[in-house]
Amino acid sequence: MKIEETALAGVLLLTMPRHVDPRGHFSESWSQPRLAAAGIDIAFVQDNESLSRRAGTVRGLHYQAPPAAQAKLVRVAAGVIWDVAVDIRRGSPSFGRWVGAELSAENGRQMLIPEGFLHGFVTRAPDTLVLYKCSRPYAPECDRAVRFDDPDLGIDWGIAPGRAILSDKDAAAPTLRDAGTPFDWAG
Ligand SMILES: Cc1cn([C@H]2C[C@H](O)[C@@H](COP(=O)(O)OP(=O)(O)O[C@H]3O[C@H](C)C(=O)[C@H](O)[C@H]3O)O2)c(=O)[nH]c1=O
Repeated sequence: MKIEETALAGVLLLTMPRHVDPRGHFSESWSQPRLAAAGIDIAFVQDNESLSRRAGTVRGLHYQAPPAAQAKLVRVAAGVIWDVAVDIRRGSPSFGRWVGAELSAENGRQMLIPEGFLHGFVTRAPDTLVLYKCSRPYAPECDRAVRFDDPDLGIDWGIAPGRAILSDKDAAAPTLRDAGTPFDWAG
């Protein structure tokens, strides 16, 4: 397993070994013992999948507030995304900073996003299927959103903001400045 650090401590890019043969490939897309052996010991409890029909679909920026805060492990089963995580832990040296990476069915890269971070992605291909593990179950009462084009965050999505395909919820999301954050940096 390849582990790449990012500019945000705790946000990692993981690539699992692929066994390629003339039929295609096989990969253990997730192994709790393999991750634990690498010091990544997160008990995931829920698998999510989202299918986005059109390129340019933006889902996010989302998080669940405590006591339902989620760590996530994101991968792409079909298509391509630009995956983004934003540190929103009050007092963190990287508060308000973001990292992005291209995850695709082709490159097999996964992004590990700890609690205390916003998560969002934009699809770069039609019919993109995103699969991700969550460390706590869905809690609608704790579900929060921050606008993807928040000027204070300055995220480069690679698309013109006006061309993003958004849910009504995401189109109406507040800025981080207006929404605030429930997370404090643990140091
Ligand atoms: C997240 C979630 C949603 N739902 C239901 C609620 C709605 O009826 C429907 C669509 O939900 P939503 O529009 O919030 O889905 P996305 O916009 O893809 O949200 C996700 O996108 C970003 C990228 C994330 O990281 C979050 O996991 C998640 O917020 O699924 C559930 O039943 N369980 C769930 O865990």
